[in-house]
Amino acid sequence: MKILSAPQIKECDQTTIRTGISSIQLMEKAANACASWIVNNMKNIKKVQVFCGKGNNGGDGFAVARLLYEKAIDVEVYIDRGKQDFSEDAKINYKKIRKNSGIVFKYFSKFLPDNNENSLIIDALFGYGLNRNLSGRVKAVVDQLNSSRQPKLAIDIPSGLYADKMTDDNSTVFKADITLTFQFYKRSFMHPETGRFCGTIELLDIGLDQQFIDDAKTDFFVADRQMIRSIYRPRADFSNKGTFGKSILVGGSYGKMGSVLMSTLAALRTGSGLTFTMAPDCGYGILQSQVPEAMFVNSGDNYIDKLEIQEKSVYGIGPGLGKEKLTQQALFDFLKSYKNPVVLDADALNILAESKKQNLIPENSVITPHPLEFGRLFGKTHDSFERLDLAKKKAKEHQIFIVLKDHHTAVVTPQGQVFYNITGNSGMAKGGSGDVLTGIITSLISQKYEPESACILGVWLHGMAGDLAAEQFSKEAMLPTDLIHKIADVFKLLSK
Ligand SMILES: NC(=O)C1=CN([C@@H]2O[C@H](COP(=O)(O)OP(=O)(O)OC[C@H]3O[C@@H](n4cnc5c(N)ncnc54)[C@H](O)[C@@H]3O)[C@@H](O)[C@H]2O)[C@@H](O)CC1
Ligand SMILES: Nc1ncnc2c1ncn2[C@@H]1O[C@H](COP(=O)(O)OP(=O)(O)O)[C@@H](O)[C@H]1O
Ligand SMILES: [K+]
Repeated sequence: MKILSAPQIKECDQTTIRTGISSIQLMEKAANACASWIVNNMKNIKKVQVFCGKGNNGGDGFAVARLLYEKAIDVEVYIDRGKQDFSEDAKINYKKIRKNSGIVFKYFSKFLPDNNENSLIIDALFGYGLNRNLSGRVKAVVDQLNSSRQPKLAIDIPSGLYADKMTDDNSTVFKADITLTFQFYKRSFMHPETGRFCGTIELLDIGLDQQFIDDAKTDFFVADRQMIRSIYRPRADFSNKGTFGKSILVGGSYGKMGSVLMSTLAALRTGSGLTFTMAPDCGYGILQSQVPEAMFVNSGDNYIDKLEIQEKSVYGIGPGLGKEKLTQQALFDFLKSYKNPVVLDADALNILAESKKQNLIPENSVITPHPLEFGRLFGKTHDSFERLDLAKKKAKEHQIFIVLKDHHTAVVTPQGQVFYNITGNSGMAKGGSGDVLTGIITSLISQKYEPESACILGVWLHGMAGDLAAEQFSKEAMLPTDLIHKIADVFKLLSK
């Protein structure tokens, strides 16, 4: 699914209006979608306090207030004091609602929190038209709303958040529990500094012009189910283990055998035909007894000191590798003579960063850094938007795929496209989750998925396995090894 920028969404709205539906009808459709969602999904809500701005987001707010009132919900509407230069459609909806004597109108300054869980605050102050930070009375009321204990819902975008860029440090943003957004995810929903204001995001289809959406040019996408289904290939019946490739997971050192063990298991559970672990001898017993399906290649005593090249294999290197001098040398020697795409993670990336040998990464390879590892490899950045810009630049420069791990992991391609992932949860914030991802992506590439598809599908699978694990065990108690077991259920879902 495409992510459009605020100007593109505006153009899309306008194209939709030109091709049939009037602007006020489109607003009514948007408001109807919000009101229905609230009535159907928040059955405990008896009262709403709707905060309306002067633009079309405010117009949505007036219309939602009217529609909820018609559904027998108590409604209070809050507007700014002083002369209101409402947008045309906001003015129409303001006038409509003003006629309705049952709806209470107040100024922001008169707001008193109910602190009642049956009373919902609705933010319709600003949408994608925000062009400066919140200030003055709007800022004051949003600060007050944020400290209330009532449930909070934002229409389209939490006010104070820009659709496509960072907010300034310390600026005020409405902190929503739920964001009902129209048709498109916005980039700011995907980044940690800004996304944390959105709560749960619900996409509401308001029938914007499909031709415009199809033709729109963008580098940014959300990997949705439709995209994942188009990437996933069911396993062929007429096949044998050779059909599904050979994965070699390289890593482990004394005390860190679990990492490469988990990568190996994840590669197997993702469908790799033949799976090898290259690890030091101290891991031999552990690996052979815990994963009898994998073959073991002895690559050192307590740490890896040599890396054998095997043909027609896909290597996933890094989990638990350590940074011993001889391990470093083994990695350099390997990368100097191996020219096929590899998957590099963890200490493999740290070694390349410390020795400034990023140029050794073969073209078309996949690297899976978390933000710290990315910073070590390519330099520090001020925020995650800047980090993503730098990742686009580096992916192009090195012709590699960068899987920038985060709450919404971004897959960055050498062509500069970005695919944000929306599966996964904070139960995965535990040492070992990344090792599982390395195994999954390595396995998919060995099964002849193109690196781009392997990254997008792999990250989605990994997150989905995390979501199923959280459902069964809770975010607190779930373990990275549970992710590996849940891969089975994710494939069952995919093949339905
Ligand atoms: N026909 C349409 O265009 C539709 C628009 N929709 C809604 O309209 C929204 C966009 O509407 P608008 O483009 O009117 O934008 P907004 O409603 O976000 O408001 C923009 C107005 O607020 C002012 N403004 C921006 N930042 C400010 C700040 N910090 N302090 C004070 N004033 C500020 C701007 O100068 C402008 O006058 C969407 O987010 C969505 O909620 C939906 O109703 C769907 C249809
Ligand atoms: N809060 C979170 N929400 C979603 N996914 C997360 C979260 N925290 C971690 N993850 C995922 O878990 C994995 C952690 O990888 P990493 O930081 O390399 O850990 P390690 O290698 O130590 O297991 C990444 O794929 C990341 O996207
Ligand atoms: K809003």
